[in-house]
Amino acid sequence: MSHEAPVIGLVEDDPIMGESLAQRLALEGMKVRWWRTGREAVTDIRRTRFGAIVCDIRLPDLDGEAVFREAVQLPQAPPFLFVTGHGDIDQAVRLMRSGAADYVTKPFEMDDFLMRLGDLLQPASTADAGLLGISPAIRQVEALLCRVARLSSNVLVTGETGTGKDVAARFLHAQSGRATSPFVAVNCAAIPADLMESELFGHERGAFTGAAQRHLGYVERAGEGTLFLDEIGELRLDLQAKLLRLIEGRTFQRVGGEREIAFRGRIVCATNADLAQRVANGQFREDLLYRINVVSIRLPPLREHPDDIPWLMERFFAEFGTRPGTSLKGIGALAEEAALLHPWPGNARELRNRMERAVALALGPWLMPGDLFPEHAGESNGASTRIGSLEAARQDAEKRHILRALAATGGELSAAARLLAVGRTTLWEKMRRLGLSNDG
Ligand SMILES: Nc1ncnc2c1ncn2[C@@H]1O[C@H](COP(=O)(O)OP(=O)(O)OP(=O)(O)O)[C@@H](O)[C@H]1O
Repeated sequence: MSHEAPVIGLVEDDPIMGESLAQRLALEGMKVRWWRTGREAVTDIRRTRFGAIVCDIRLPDLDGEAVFREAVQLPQAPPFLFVTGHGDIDQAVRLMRSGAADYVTKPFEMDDFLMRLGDLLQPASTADAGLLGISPAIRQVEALLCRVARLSSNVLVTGETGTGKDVAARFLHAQSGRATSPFVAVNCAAIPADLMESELFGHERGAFTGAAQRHLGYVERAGEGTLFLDEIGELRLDLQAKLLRLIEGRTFQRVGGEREIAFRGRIVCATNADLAQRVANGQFREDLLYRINVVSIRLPPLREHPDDIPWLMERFFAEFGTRPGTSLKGIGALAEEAALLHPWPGNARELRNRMERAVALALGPWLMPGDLFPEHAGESNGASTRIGSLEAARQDAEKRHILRALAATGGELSAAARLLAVGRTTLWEKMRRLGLSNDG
């Protein structure tokens, strides 16, 4: 990690407020880039890497929300700390639901502000926690991934299609000591069988007709990083034998080469197939299964953790809802309800695809059930046939809102309680009652 002072972007049109924040941040040893307008900020955020952005909501041109929505589209979007007036709290809460890191309300204590900003500048390992979801089931998966990340053991990620196995493997890599080395993903089902060996292990010049140059395979390109073998169940039996040798001997040969080359990377495999069944059918080597399956992590299907549906919707809305030409304000409550009733056979991928299409085609200001499920448009709403009690609906809504607050505060109970405007004990009690605490 770099030890240079972090660069903080400050979006503030008030000269007095801007001057005092800029001076104080500089005194604390940070570099500050100060913009008076949203447009200047957006242009600069695209060009430079910032440790965090401190952003006023009311600006003379674009408002802070527009700046944020532009920034979250960048591959390494900086965390946003919003500075709001009392009248903007609803908007600040909505922004946090869309992934903003924190907000302070004017007038604020400078020490409190600096503490919150300091939290955002922590190394990625802690700041990234909570990336996969907010439900207890996914937090458990995440905790396991974080624990395993520190080891070198081979990991097998299992789960139905679209559950996020690739996302989980990247998360594991990012949390590991290998994060600065490559993450090399190979889809074993997508590469033609006759090319697979040379794609995996590389080849020497002249190894076969057409091999005009030496070619480095995925295994070699992974270096000391992570080699992610997706859909491992599709690997041909002869290549399974070669992979076994790679794992056991930690060496490999390029096709047509004589030299043994050392392998220092880590192997993570993924499958949505039942590998034990494939072993029984003679399609998968049992010894290889034992080797790749030292630690096995199952990603649950989305229907088993519906608490993540609204969270994922917000995430995808932040990704797609801000493209030029869309004037959507947000996700309507009915769309959220309809999504909660859908079984999601394609899991997070289906949700992402539906959100992308819905955002592109929606006509109104709020995303509606018909935008998400056009195939059901005109049918009577499934929700009306399954009406639960008012109390159950209230509890559901309360539970989802608490989970969002906890996600927004990285699981920090006191901060979540502040956000929800209840006492810490009240929040704790509610979490126990709603089955959200581990010891409840
Ligand atoms: N936790 C998540 N947060 C955000 N996006 C997610 C999450 N999980 C999955 N996705 C998105 O859903 C899509 C499918 O995810 P991914 O490719 O990781 O699934 P998979 O289980 O590897 O699928 P397959 O079995 O088909 O290979 C991707 O576009 C991914 O970005």
